[in-house]
Amino acid sequence: MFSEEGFHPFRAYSILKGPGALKAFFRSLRLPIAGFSLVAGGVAYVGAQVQRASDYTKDVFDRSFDVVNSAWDKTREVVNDATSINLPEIHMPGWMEKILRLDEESVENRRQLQLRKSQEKERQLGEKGNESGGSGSDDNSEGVVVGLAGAVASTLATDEENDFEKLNEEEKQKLAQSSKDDRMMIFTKKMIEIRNILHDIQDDNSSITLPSIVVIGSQSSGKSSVLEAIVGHEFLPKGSNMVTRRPIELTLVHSKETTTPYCEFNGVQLGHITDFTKVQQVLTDFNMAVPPRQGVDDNPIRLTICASHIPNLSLIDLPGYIQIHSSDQPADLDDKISALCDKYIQEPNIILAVCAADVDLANSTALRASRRVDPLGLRTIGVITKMDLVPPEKAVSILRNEHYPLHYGYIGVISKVPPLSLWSRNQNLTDIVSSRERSYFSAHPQFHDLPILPMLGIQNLRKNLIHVLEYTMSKNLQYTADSIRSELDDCNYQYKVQYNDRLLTAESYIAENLDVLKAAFKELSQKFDKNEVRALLKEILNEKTLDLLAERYWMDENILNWTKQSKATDEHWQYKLDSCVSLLTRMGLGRVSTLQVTELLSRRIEEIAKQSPFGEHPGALQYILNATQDILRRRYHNTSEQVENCVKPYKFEVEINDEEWKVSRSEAQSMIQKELSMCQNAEEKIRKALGSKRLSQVLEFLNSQAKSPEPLPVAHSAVVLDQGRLMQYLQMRENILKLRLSTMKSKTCKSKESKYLCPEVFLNAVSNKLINTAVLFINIELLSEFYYQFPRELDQRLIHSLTSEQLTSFVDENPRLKSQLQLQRKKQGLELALQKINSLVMLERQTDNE
Ligand SMILES: Nc1nc2c(ncn2[C@@H]2O[C@H](COP(=O)(O)OP(=O)(O)OP(=O)(O)O)[C@@H](O)[C@H]2O)c(=O)[nH]1
Repeated sequence: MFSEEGFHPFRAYSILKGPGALKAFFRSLRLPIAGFSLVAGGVAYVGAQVQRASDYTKDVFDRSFDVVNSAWDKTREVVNDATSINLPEIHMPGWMEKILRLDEESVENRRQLQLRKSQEKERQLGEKGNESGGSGSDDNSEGVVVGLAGAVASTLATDEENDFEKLNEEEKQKLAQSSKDDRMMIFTKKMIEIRNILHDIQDDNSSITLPSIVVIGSQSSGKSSVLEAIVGHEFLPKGSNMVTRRPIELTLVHSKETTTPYCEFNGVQLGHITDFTKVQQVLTDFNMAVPPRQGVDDNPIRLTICASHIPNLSLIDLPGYIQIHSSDQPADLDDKISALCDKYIQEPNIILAVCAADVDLANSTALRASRRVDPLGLRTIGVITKMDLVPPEKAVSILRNEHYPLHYGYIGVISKVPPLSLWSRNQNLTDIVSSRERSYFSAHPQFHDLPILPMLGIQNLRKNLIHVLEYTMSKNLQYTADSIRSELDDCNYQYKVQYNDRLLTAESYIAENLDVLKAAFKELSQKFDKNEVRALLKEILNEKTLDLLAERYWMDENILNWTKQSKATDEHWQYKLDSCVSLLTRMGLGRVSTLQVTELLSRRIEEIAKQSPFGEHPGALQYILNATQDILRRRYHNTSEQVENCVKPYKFEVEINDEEWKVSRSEAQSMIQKELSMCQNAEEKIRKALGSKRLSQVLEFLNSQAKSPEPLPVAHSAVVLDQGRLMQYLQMRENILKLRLSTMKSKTCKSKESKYLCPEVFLNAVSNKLINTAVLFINIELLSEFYYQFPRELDQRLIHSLTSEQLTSFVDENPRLKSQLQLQRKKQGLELALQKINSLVMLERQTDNE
């Protein structure tokens, strides 16, 4: 289907050249004047037909004019050579215009036109049957015109049946061509899809490359202008300060349904951008982010443009070869750019070597680079820009280049984007550039030579690129399919060995881990119940009670003789206890207890989350902790207020029954016993640190110092003396605690009536009342709610609400998971690419068999 011989990039020209038999006719008959009469007759006939012709026949009429013009030229040549008659140079007005316009029609338009014609033809055939119908039918103008052109070449054979047969044959050829064009378009689109799939999954080990067109050229040679003229929009970075610093991999997608063209930066979450000025800005920002001292960066920017007016193409714009260095550029910038271009111009890529017409081709860096990797010029297309800047004769001679012959030849363009004052951004730049090219080329007869025509203009370049890319892709089809298959085999093997073919997705991985976390959370909720909260609050209130006792009682000088001398009604001690109760009940238990419980719960959740597989994912861990904090924060005020409101009555009165007194008495003893043990432990530490002997000396010194009216000579260091003073304090505290302990155990503290003599017991009883109330509300308002909401909040945050970037960054946090998912993605991508390319291979085989 895409055999090399079958491909001719300049099809339009071949249509125009069709009646080559004219030459034979005139040469053999040597009847040039008669020949011209026939042609003129033909024109008259065509004119008559055209009057009745519909729109599309006008197109055919234009072509006939071209044939006639060419016949007239030939006639003039022969007559002027052979006779003394000097025939004038007459051309149908604007014939050049017509040829170029004809050449510019998109494949699409032409196909539709041809399809309409063939449908029309079939309808007529049906109507006429075998009748040798008149060629003068209104709807049959094109057939008549083409037939007439043929008739001119074959001594005006007017047999209508022959004309009809011929018409039929041409229609068939056109239809075949049109369906071939269709196939080609789908083929390229599919190949570009495959290329994008592979691009997304390829790593350093991948060796599959699908052909792209790589644009190289010197700085300011016109690369960007050519690309923009092909795309039809101005979107590339502009400026004198080497603005292309990274490769721009451009995928053009032809999409009939797309009414508003849009761009998408692959791998960057910017969505569909319809404003090409914004695209230009983003590209400029990306490029300028490469510091001048670095020069260029190999990391490509990938941009896809989707529109109904663009062909399916895959193009790569590269930094231009340096002409003039600026002071802030690295000394090895030339080498860096060369290396970057060399990396891209390798097989199977097609090289678009852009050279300005006003620079000698012998000095073209682009051609030199392409010759290094493609010495026979088999995959290089030469583009000569700035054709308007050299005299037309010189421009034409550059296109006919014989010094650097290229298989696909050279195409000359005038791709300069006109100033915005002459057009609007809504217009198609390709049309504007082509129209300016047309005016220029038609104004200079040097370009009117028929073989030169297909070598001119951005439209011809565009068509050639489409065909060359299609051809190159199809040539590499089987090889590409084999490479994909082989890479998939490797990938499958690796996946089996490393992951036992177990399929995983980031979502399923999160869901599995969430189950593990939820199980641990359930266990925690069973453990972290009212008892745990009670124990926590007991500890807090014991601390508070001990502080109050120390501050209000144990520092009191009367403490040692207190219970012996005092009565239960002694006002001094009554006031002390009442103030302690007041401080305890007004300590802000709602806030303190809720805060302590929420902090402890957060710590426990953090522990279980860290022990779960989420421990390897700092990001996910943070989501879990945030979920915890958010729920607790939402519950905090309610809980704290409820607790505070419910302990309010204790601020005014605390009633204790006998049983509560009994329990408190025992608990208070334990509390004081614990304090006593701590005190004794601290003494033991000092004793160990100083040694018993030294300690006695220090204590003796401190005692005698306290008694002596004169300061004694200091015999110990300040640290040792501090330790001695601490020891004195602890011993005093020990004595008090022992005394209080024995009082609590004695009859004095047996009943609740002696509460003023046993403040430790009463304060403990008050704490218990406060704790019970707080625990009740903390359990209802905080714990139950938290235990209900937390698993749901996790589902919401980790399963339902993660964006794809969050999922990706989640996966990236775990190197093992990341490499498994990468391999899996590669495997799936290769499977899809193989499936697509296999169907293309089959399609090609079928087409070849037809
Ligand atoms: N007269 C004329 N000027 C052109 C033509 N093509 C491009 N130019 C001008 O040449 C200059 C450079 O063109 P660009 O398209 O920016 O060249 P480039 O190769 O992309 O430049 P760098 O990105 O700097 O390497 C611009 O001022 C263009 O307007 C042309 O066909 N004719």
